[in-house]
Amino acid sequence: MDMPQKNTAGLPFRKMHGLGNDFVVIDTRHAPDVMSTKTAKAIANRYFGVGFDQLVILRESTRADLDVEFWNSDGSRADACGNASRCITRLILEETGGDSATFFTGHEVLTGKRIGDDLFSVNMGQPQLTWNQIPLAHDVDDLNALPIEGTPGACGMGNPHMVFVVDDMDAVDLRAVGPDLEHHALYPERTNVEFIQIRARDDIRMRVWERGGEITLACGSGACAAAVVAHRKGLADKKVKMQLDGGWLEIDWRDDGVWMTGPAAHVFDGTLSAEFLDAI
Ligand SMILES: N[C@H](CCC[C@H](N)C(=O)O)C(=O)O
Repeated sequence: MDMPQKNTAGLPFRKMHGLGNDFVVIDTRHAPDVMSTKTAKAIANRYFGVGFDQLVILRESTRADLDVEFWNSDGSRADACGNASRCITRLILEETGGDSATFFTGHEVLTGKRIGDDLFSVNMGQPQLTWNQIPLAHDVDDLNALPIEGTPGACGMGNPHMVFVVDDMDAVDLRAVGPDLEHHALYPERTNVEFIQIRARDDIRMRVWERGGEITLACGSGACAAAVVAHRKGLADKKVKMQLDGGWLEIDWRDDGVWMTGPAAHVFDGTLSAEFLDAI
């Protein structure tokens, strides 16, 4: 008879954040790989677990410095996370002492660099701008004017986004509108939802409702998608500064991809106890 394995060692993790978008990072090169939807949800619980906006699993890679996996707090998976990508860049550069870091997100290999003490840039790759890559449920006339009240734009950054341009951010009740938009029928895999207010061609305010979570202080992939949509709508330059609830990012859509620059920080190192893991 198979006896359940008792976890005696506990599971080390590192807490990090980028603009207050917070992450639990588990390095499976040095810890057992116990991840499942159930485990992710238990660790996500801010009262009984640790709490995170995304869980980041690091693995040995054959194509980059690391393979990474992102999990949302509802236990679903995401193929991109911009703020965590800067944190991963930081971890890799601290480990290798090199100038640039590469990691495979399940979607593509991304490259990151250190720009200042706590400041990192990641090339998030080219946006997905066809309906089936985002993905949408069917083709639409114009990706920048979806047939949804408020005519949002659609863009993929490895994960799906729906971007509304509004005149007054304070008039948006994100908590009221977020869940229905996340589950809109046009997005078969659900979507992250961003609202932006254009203050100048290079200055944008943004708030986000994240797929599989809720309102977060910042969303790096969302900021990239929002900058792309704003530019394609003819409202903004290719290089913009974005103010999110948690702080500022710079987004620069260049020939080789959408570069996102902003801070990445360590918070603390901890261990999930064997008792906690066994109780999941
Ligand atoms: N916080 C992340 C986005 C997580 C995306 C996730 N909510 C999804 O696509 O399901 C970021 O900085 O890009």
